[in-house]
Amino acid sequence: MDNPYDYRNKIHATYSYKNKEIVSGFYEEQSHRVIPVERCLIQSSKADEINKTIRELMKSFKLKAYDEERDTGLIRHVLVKVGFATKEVMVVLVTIGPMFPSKNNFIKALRKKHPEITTIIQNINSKRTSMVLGNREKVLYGKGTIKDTLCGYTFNISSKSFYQVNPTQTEKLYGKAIEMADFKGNEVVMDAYSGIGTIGIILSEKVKSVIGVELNKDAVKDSIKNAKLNKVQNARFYEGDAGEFMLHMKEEGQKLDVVVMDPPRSGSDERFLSSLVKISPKKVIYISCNPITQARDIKFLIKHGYKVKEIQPVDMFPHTLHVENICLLTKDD
Ligand SMILES: C[S@@+](CC[C@H](N)C(=O)[O-])C[C@H]1O[C@@H](n2cnc3c(N)ncnc32)[C@H](O)[C@@H]1O
Repeated sequence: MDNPYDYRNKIHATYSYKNKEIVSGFYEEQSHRVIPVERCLIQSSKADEINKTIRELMKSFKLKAYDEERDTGLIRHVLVKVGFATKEVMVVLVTIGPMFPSKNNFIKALRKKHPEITTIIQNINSKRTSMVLGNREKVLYGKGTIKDTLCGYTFNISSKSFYQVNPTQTEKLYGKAIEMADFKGNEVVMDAYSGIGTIGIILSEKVKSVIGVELNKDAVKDSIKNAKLNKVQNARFYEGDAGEFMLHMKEEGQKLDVVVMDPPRSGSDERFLSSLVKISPKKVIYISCNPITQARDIKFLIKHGYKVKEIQPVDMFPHTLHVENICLLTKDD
């Protein structure tokens, strides 16, 4: 990455106390102790400024941060998402319950200090859990989603949907994946683990049709909206487990020419991979943020007749241990 700073567009801060002062930051590794962070150089500076304001406002509105040991307080986490191209900003206030004293005045004061915030959501997470977001949400201001653009297409992003955290490098990642696929125009392509539909929508102009599958229902709704928003008519997105969906496709005798798969860190599973090898697409583009599970899955594909043709790591997470990796696998007739 040319300028490997300020790149993260999704910033999650946990709220707690240190020396009786409200702090926000990250959990210490393998623990729930919060390390206060005022500025993190790899994430959008806008989010650090917003968190500073929220800490100050909490003090003046006498709102408490959550105390995990005593199970008391109000604000557990704040999630900020920034559309780098559109400059739209989403703030998600994660609270322990639905009550939010002085909510309207708090929101007003936050927006006054940060007019760049385009939507504010209250997410309710009452469980004793490491998960940041709970199931219930109330939109307190704006539309409840933000937009961003990637490779000339516009995408709606909701609070719970996955969206790549480094948009600058994502354009390079998708560009390289599309180059590796070397589409001729008549392919039926599967976008497996499709998130909000970014990959499928961006490559749709180069192929006959796209079938996307994604487990998170909010992300699927976003992808359907995103296809419409970009006037893409040859891409369909379905909600479901990718493995089950693939098995179903195999049983129905459906054909696929290319599979682009981008599973979570845990990788894919045998149900998906064994159905894939039976459907037998000529090309598989496997994008992964975890080379360990990717290598495991690639071994399975090699065992079933695929060959690795090209591998290209992408610097998606500078200054961290993580790397994104694209692998092109092909199968001869
Ligand atoms: C690394 S993200 C990739 C999303 C998208 N391709 C992109 O580039 O933004 C992985 C996605 O897989 C979804 N997912 C996780 N488990 C799944 C499953 N079993 N079946 C389908 N989708 C799943 C997640 O919700 C997430 O949206």
